[in-house]
Amino acid sequence: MTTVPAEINAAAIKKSPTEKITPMMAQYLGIKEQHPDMLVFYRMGDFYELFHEDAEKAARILGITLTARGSSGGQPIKMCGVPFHSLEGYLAKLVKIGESCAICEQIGDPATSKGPVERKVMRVVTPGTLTDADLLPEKAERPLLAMCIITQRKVATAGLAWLSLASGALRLMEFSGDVATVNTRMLQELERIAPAEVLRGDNADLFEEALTCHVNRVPDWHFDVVSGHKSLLDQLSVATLTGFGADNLGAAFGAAGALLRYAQSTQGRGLQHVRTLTTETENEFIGLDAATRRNLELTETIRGQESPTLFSLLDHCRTSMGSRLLRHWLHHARRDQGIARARHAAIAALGQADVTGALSHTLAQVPDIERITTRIALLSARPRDLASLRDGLKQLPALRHAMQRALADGGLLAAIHLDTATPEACLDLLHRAVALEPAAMVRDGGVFARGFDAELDELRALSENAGQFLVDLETRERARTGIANLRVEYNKVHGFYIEVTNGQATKVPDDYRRRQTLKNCERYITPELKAFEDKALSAQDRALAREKMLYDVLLGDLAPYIGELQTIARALAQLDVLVSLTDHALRNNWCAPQLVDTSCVNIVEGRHPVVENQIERFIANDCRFVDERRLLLITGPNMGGKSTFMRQVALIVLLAYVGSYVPAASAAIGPIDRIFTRIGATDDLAGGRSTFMVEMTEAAAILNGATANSLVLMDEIGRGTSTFDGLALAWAIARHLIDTSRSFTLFATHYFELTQLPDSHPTAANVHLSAVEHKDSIVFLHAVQDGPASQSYGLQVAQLAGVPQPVIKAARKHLARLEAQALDATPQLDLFATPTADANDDAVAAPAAATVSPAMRELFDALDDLDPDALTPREALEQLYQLKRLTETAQA
Ligand SMILES: Nc1ncnc2c1ncn2[C@@H]1O[C@H](COP(=O)(O)OP(=O)(O)OP(=O)(O)O)[C@@H](O)[C@H]1O
Repeated sequence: MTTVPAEINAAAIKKSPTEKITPMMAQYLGIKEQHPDMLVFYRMGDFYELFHEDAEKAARILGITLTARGSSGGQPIKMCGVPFHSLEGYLAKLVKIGESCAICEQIGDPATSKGPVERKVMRVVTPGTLTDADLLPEKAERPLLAMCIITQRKVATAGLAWLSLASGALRLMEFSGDVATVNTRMLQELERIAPAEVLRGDNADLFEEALTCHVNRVPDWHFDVVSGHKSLLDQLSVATLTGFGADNLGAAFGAAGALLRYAQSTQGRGLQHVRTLTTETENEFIGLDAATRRNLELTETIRGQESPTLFSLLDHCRTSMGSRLLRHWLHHARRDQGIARARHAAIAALGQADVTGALSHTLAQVPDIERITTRIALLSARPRDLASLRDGLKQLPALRHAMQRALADGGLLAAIHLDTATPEACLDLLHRAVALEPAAMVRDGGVFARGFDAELDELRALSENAGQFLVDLETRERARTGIANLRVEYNKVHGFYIEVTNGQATKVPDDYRRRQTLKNCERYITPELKAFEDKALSAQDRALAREKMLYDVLLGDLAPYIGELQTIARALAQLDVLVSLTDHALRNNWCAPQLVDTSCVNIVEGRHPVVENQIERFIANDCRFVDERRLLLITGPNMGGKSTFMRQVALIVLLAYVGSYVPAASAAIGPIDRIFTRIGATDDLAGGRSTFMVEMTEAAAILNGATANSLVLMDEIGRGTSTFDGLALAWAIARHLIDTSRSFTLFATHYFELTQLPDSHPTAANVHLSAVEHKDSIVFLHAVQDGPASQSYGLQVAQLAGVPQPVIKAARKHLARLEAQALDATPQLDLFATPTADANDDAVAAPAAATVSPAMRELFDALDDLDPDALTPREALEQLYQLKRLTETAQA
């Protein structure tokens, strides 16, 4: 929180000695000086006003009217404003596009203030430090990340610290290497973490152009390693970080220090809900680079839409906590098979016990306990947060009861069962304190339940009993004065009064004092009514003030339960995801994958999880990789299903490690460290890279990073350049993957020449997607079969796509010509023939470099000389024997 020190006001005034600045403007300028990079919302009565450049910017972004008032330095002061009750909507719009805002409230009492009312910045809203329900997406995190790179003798160490303020999850990571490697890795980690806001040192030499989120520069000394380490110890109230596996970090401490300092300053208070730390290690997760996350459409389609994606398909979660956790799991599959196995076992148990319906039903009544807990910790929880927390906690016994049938000894469900015990003391406090349906805001009153606070009840009784008192008074006064139509009334401006019509004025007693004269009547007050008014009105005010005070105390009293509530929230989120995955597995006939120690991927009757839900009849396909079968060359017509098949294999492998069941009849999967994909061709115009450049950059990352435990998907590599260059590159890349990386690779290609690779490289095999021609058209069978495809059906597919007939005809003619030329130049026979020299000899193994032997030439000449129409049957038979001999010589 920022108060405006008097000296800053004075400084602002001193700045322009010749110019008169109003005291209020001086106050504003002082506040603005402390928040130069933010839009300052300055509270004036029922409005928040913005001035000068802030006003111009906000008016433009929010589409509100820009006005001008008074003058400052001879120029009119530009300003615009928003009503206080609609602030949240405007803030949401601003933070969505990366703006930060400082909300400055009136904290002084206007009645007693000399000069402008005292004001303070009570809240700073930045894209990465949101905790308000209105500003946050329900199903996604918006982390704040700080990065720090320390370079010593050409070795760079990158430290990352990131915090989801809304949940309190704090994570650290550190990695080192040469500068280029560290930068590449950093980009990958940023893709994975997807921060909403990044903090970096003022002078740090970090790439910024690659960041799409809001970047904040803070002084370099905020990243000091020693003080960062101390901040962490203080934050977590521990003497050592050994228990968090964070003993020997350096740069990450620096990042954590800057992160905590910034997060605290935006909240204006300590972060009492940040109580634990996770240190992520380099090899903890199955590596997915940015391209792979996109290509597999995990949480966003390639076109950037929210569905259909793996997440949109699987998210049957009934709580936002569950949805957020599922999203996290999909992006953070662990290499540790034990974790996935525990989830598989939990899904099996939930399915067998047939309890998903009951659990879903109850989970639907659970609110976002995780975020409510955070708001309790930050003292920003609203009354209705507390009421829904109370109602949500009441569901715990029902959830535990339903889980009971699925509990085995130990295991994940048992742990969840243990963690979801009702926090009795906390629930009791909420029950006693919070009204059944409290008002939205504390300032409206009516937040506390009856019986919670005797003084509040008394004050409420005073104002509530007013009605009866007034009825009694009216009866008494009518009797005393004999004025039958006398009325006792109340309005906000004039308070209580007795109204007498003009015709009865003579009957008014002496103790009546005139309060107001209207056209047809007079309004009076009596000493008795005045005394009552003072009591009733002050009782109402005092009741409101008491509720405010009690609310602050209540939030303080709930603080000790934060840890317990966080544990419950985490357990509920896990339960919700597991129920959601079980539900999907049951409804779609998915199976439990086997995670094994031997190096293999053996999927029987696999399906694509998303596509199988979009079409009527999906053809299931097997995929078998073992030590001696590591690269599958996939050929087949366009639209045949190559990409679908490749993606489905990757998704099944990923799902198995996420801990989900998979769309297959069975699946056995060995250790996997990374999944790489090189699919589709997109220009990166913004990044200044052509289609081919993107393709080769992605290929380079794969060739440099893939290991024998990696799964690699290569779709039509090389098609972005000329045929021969493309073919040569595709061929060399495939060979590298077979010989050097030894990864499990699905390699789809339209270069039929590559289908001879298995002849020279036994760990490669051909498979193809089949199709049959029907009249002039083509029917795709979508079945993966052994061996290479016989043809590509490109023209038939073009015809299907509606390319005009004359174009198809012309293409057909041209194709015939090309094929004839190709046969003349490099007989097709040779392309597919077994190489005659050492298979590893590049010159021979490369298809484009094939040569024709003299014996072959003799064979072709003999064939050329033949005129079948001129031969008698006997001569034909002789020629046949002759050709057979020539063939044998050629093969020898
Ligand atoms: N196994 C399958 N069963 C049923 N339909 C399928 C199957 N696989 C793919 N399809 C259907 O075929 C369409 C084309 O599939 P896909 O994009 O995988 O073909 P492709 O061979 O990669 O084509 P291209 O070479 O043109 O990229 C899909 O959109 C889907 O509707």
